[in-house]
Amino acid sequence: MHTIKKLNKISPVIYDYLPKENYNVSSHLEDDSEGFIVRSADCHGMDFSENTIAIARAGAGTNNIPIDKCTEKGIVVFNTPGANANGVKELVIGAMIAASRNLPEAYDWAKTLKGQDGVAALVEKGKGQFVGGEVKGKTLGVIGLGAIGIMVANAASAIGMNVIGYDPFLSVDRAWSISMYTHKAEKLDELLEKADFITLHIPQNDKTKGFLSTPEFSKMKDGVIILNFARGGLVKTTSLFDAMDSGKVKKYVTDFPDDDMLCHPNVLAIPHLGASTPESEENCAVMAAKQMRDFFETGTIVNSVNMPECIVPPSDTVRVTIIHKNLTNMVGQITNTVAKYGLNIADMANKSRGDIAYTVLNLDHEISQEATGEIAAIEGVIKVRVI
Ligand SMILES: NC(=O)c1ccc[n+]([C@@H]2O[C@H](COP(=O)([O-])OP(=O)(O)OC[C@H]3O[C@@H](n4cnc5c(N)ncnc54)[C@H](O)[C@@H]3O)[C@@H](O)[C@H]2O)c1
Ligand SMILES: O=C(O)[C@H](O)COP(=O)(O)O
Repeated sequence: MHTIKKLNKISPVIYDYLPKENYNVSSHLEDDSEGFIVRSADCHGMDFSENTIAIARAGAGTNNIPIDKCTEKGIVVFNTPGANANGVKELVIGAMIAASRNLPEAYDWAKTLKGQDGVAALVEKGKGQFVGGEVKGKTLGVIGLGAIGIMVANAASAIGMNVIGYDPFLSVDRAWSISMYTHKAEKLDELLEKADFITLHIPQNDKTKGFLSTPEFSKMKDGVIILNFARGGLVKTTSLFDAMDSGKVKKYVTDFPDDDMLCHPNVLAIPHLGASTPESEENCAVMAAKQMRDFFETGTIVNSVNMPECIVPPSDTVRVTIIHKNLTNMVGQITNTVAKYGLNIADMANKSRGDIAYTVLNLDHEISQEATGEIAAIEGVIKVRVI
């Protein structure tokens, strides 16, 4: 029986993919579970036990998971790329229009008319204060052309916006999906200087923290509207406040408000709802559960953020999976050890990613604990598992 601890509320659809006969999936398990399924719960303080082999992030961002620590311990971290992208895209487009048309302020004002005489007439008299521009013909700058950024760019083109995208790491696969109407900026400055709206769709990591700060704000058009449905730390708060107070930034729409922002009149605060739709939650849960099950049962790794991709078909033979450092002669030492115990390798795979590598051996016969212990003792071997 495999144990998988849920660290957040996850769509119950996971039970369809992790059947109860083989998987104990619950939020009440101990922290030495073999797997964890998580959304945004902060895992940085967790000390993972030797038993833990995988963490699945049912979502895109993995900045809540200590990736380096997991890699050192041979724990495979998965995410679910693209599974919630449509949910975010729809909210970004909706929020952009809501901000441009002053809808939040207008909603609040309309409620103040409750109980007054002649509401219809008061509405007509007061509506002028909320006039806001249409987005058609305006320029949207999309920073990060990944699963979400591309969908936002394409949807914005479809409603008549000019779109400028910036992503120096754009993958070839992704590039195929970008509408021909998206102009690709070679430099961030070009986007900052031309955009009426700027939307962020990049991960938060050591390189992107404070991605928008004073130098970037200073290059933007006066009255720009910024949308942040990526992560709060991408925008330097003190610089943002200066830019809002000077009128440079007309509105900041964020899915990641902090205490200071809640009372600022230019901030439209949303409580991290980008992926909170039944559809996105289900898509993420299904993908996370399938990836976890595949890894538990066959050793296949897809959509990992810290380990190489390795797709191995199910097999009737004994399978040994080894996560190890990507060093010279690791495979030689492993196969020599297997040969020393008189075992024949029927098939094998070896994949690497940066400093880390993954070897999968199909053996003709059972492997003893002594033999796996000897493989585990090879310098550079991190985790050995027999399936
Ligand atoms: N609000 C929400 O509920 C919600 C939901 C999903 C994702 N997110 C956030 O949005 C982020 C993006 O999600 P995604 O699914 O599009 O991820 P993704 O991995 O598909 O796309 C990220 C893109 O950012 C690009 N990028 C990385 N560094 C960059 C840089 N310095 N400059 C420009 N581009 C850069 C990458 O090349 C990639 O194309 C996630 O990391 C997560 O933090 C938020
Ligand atoms: O990175 C993500 O996928 C989003 O921020 C969604 O987070 P959530 O699963 O906690 O809603």
